[in-house]
Amino acid sequence: MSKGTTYIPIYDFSPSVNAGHLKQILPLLMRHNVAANPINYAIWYDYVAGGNPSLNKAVDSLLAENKAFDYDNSVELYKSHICNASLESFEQINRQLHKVIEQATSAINETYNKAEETNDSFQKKSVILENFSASDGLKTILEEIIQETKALAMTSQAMQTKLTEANQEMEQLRTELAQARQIATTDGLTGLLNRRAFDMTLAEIIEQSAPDTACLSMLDIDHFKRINDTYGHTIGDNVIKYVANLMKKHAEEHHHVARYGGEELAIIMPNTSHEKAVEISENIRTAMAASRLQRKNDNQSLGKITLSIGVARLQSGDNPESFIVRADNALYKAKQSGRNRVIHS
Ligand SMILES: Nc1nc2c(ncn2[C@@H]2O[C@H](COP(=O)(O)OP(=O)(O)OP(=O)(O)O)[C@@H](O)[C@H]2O)c(=O)[nH]1
Repeated sequence: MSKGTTYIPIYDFSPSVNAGHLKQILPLLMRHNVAANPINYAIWYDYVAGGNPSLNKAVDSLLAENKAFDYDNSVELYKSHICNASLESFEQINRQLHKVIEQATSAINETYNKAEETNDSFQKKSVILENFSASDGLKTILEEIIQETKALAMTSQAMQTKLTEANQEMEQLRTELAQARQIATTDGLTGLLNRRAFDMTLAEIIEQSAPDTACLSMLDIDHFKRINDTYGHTIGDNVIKYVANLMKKHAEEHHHVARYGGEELAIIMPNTSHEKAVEISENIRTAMAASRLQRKNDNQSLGKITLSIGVARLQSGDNPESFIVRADNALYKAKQSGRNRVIHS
């Protein structure tokens, strides 16, 4: 299991509502022959609670197709519609907070500028009044006005200080939000985009790109199971990290390098010709084939480790699924035709 950040869904229904859900869930589990384990319970809990339409749709379509609620299907439902749903609400909260911060910051700046202007104007007026010569009665009145003006100037200055502090707190909040977002979209092992961020980025790029102007490269480490079996999981993890760094090094600044899952990695390449995408993929492949990784503690060589890569270009009418399928098919062909190669479709 990779060590990634997990998101705990929030359940804040009252005990009586929960009891009502329980009464509905158990018969459903029995009717559809679903194992009463915690994952399935969470799925069917959300199903009867009805607040997660995408999950209900996915469950209904499994039922319509008479598909079994086996472990794999359940985990997939849980990952896609429960963990990710809470990530989506996190994203939404994050976006709203950003908006609030932007508005508050601009209000603070505006007030700060006004306070500064007022302060300047008070200072100037104080000087004018101090130098003004007049009769005794008038002088007393003017002195009072001078005192009041000075007091106002001080209040205005104190307000400026408070606004500066508030602005600093806003900046801090903004930084913390950016960090939280970074954690939510980053793969813990490699530091690349995680699967969720990959899905979101790919959908965005497809929407913004014309056919033939973007490419997707899917990459898989060859015989990776053998590496794990021979050298252990920790070395396996280090090999994944090495490949991730290689990809970052060869990809261009505007490309999005992601861990698609396990030992499968990907690069989304907007504004990139097919030739360039193939060239970058070839460079990664040859660099890996030329690398000679060694175990740290005894310098034992891990032997030649190679990569298979499938490249697809964006076509008109593509959606994320069709785009991924084409790149994945090319990757599959690279595996089938001997591995350690780049195949493009
Ligand atoms: N160390 C480590 N291993 C992982 C991770 N994720 C998946 N794996 C392992 O990656 C291996 C993938 O093996 P397979 O899909 O059978 O393929 P392969 O051995 O790479 O062979 P080909 O892809 O056919 O070349 C499995 O043994 C998984 O347990 C991970 O995060 N770390």
